[in-house]
Amino acid sequence: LLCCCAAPGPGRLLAAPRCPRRPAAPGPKLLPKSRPCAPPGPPPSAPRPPAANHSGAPKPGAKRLPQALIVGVKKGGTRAVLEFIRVHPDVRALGTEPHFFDRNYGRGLDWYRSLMPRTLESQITLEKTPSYFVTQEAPRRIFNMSRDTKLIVVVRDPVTRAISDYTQTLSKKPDLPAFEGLSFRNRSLGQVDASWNAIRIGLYALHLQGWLRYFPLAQIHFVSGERLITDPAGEMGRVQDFLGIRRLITDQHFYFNKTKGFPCLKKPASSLLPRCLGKSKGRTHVQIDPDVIEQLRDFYRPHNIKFYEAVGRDFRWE
Ligand SMILES: Nc1ncnc2c1ncn2[C@@H]1O[C@H](COP(=O)(O)OS(=O)(=O)O)[C@@H](OP(=O)(O)O)[C@H]1O
Repeated sequence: LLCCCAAPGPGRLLAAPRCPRRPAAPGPKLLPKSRPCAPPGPPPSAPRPPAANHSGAPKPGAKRLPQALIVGVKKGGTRAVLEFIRVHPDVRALGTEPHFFDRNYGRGLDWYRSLMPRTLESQITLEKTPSYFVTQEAPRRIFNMSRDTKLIVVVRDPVTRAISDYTQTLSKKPDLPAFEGLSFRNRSLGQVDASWNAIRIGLYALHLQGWLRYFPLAQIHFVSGERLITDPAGEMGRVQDFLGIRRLITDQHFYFNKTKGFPCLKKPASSLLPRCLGKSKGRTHVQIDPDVIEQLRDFYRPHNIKFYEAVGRDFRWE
């Protein structure tokens, strides 16, 4: 037995047996729970047997389909949640976005599984692809993989989210028209262009309806993108509860990096890896006309209220 009994410090934690899975504890449910309505597809085939490593010894664990997914939202803080949760010894995550349930579905579940990290039976396999949340076919496809899949959605004030999204696109396409122009069909009449993706993604209540046709609300966990920045340990505590794993990621794992302006993971002594997210996370946003921001707030208000009622949590996006 190589393991020691010391309390785990920050950084990658010591592997330990997982506590029994608890059902998630969502807030009050203001929408009826809708039970899955589509018949499940063929059961996913068995995990791959261990492969051999360089020395010929079998690698531990097997590649398995994910039991949990971070399905959205784009620019919500999904990378932060993934990087924070993968510190947990009971979680193994794919570092890249496989886009299986939107762009790559035709490649099949065996292809999807082959991308996954190897896990022990006690570990949860996780991946994140933020575009799933707004992909119409994604809930049905995920349900067909497994009706037990746990879903995590990181949500953020839709106005800030849209500006963040636009700022990212502008960094790749500098000749993009102004945000103010793209946001409206008719600005003087206050008609917002909800067909523009940057606006449409923020209609959370609308997208959620598609998920509730297949998954009960208790199987979907919402992370506040704002609180993830001000209280990462608190939000990650709830994520761990939802996943049914021990609360090992605590405030001891984070520090506020003044240069970055965001919380970062504390480095374990043995690691040289930077533990803040990369430059594309936490960009300075493009300045937007305050009147436009006000118009967008008015536009989103009723949608936000619907969303708060649906999930039983007020995210206070005002
Ligand atoms: N700890 C920490 N460090 C850096 N950034 C953080 C962190 N927590 C949340 N965020 C916010 O995450 C926003 C990017 O969201 P995503 O990772 O979901 O973006 S993406 O959809 O994968 O492109 C990113 O958005 P922008 O600030 O607009 O760049 C951040 O505000």
